[in-house]
Amino acid sequence: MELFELGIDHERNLLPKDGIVNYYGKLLNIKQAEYYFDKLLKNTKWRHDTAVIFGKKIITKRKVAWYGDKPFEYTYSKITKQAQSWTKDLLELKTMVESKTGETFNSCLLNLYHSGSEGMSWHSDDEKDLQENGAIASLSLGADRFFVFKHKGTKETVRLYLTSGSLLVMKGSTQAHWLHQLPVTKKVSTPRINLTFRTIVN
Ligand SMILES: O=C(O)CCC(=O)C(=O)O
Ligand SMILES: [Fe+2]
Repeated sequence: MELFELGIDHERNLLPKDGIVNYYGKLLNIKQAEYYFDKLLKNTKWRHDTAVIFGKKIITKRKVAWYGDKPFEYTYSKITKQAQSWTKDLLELKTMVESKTGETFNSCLLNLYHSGSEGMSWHSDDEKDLQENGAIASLSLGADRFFVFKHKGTKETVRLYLTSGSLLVMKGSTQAHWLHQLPVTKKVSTPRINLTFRTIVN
């Protein structure tokens, strides 16, 4: 564990109200994070993400992949995707995330941001296929990036810095009351992979 990680209290709620966000700091050390980053970059079936916005189908620069216990169908941004079965690397990471958080997950969405010019705009992970108020665990690998929450009512924001190997958990009523985004930035030119472990209920 690195010195600056010693002060991290993963039981502290980073949101002032209406949800729970816990930051665990580094789940993986730098060597492990590099190892899994390289393996996932190479071995994942990456596809450009598609979304329907104002009735138009758009293709994002960001790439995604979807894995799970079963070939779950999962709909978000009005497009239905089918989960692929777990790889050895993903199962190892899932086990580490589960034992750290005490939660269980049956699926994982992976996002690949090739550089800081790619991000994800304001949204909540509140699709009907997801367990309501279920925990979502977010593991980051590669470039360090800011991550921001915005309250749907008051518009107050909470900004975090997600470093390589770090683990963040969103739970309780977070998705009902808060949006989140990964802002684009000119300061980052290297890639980042994010894994969000989730529970699908169909
Ligand atoms: O890349 C991230 O840190 C967040 C990704 C995200 O919010 C999502 O996949 O729903
Ligand atoms: Fe999200």
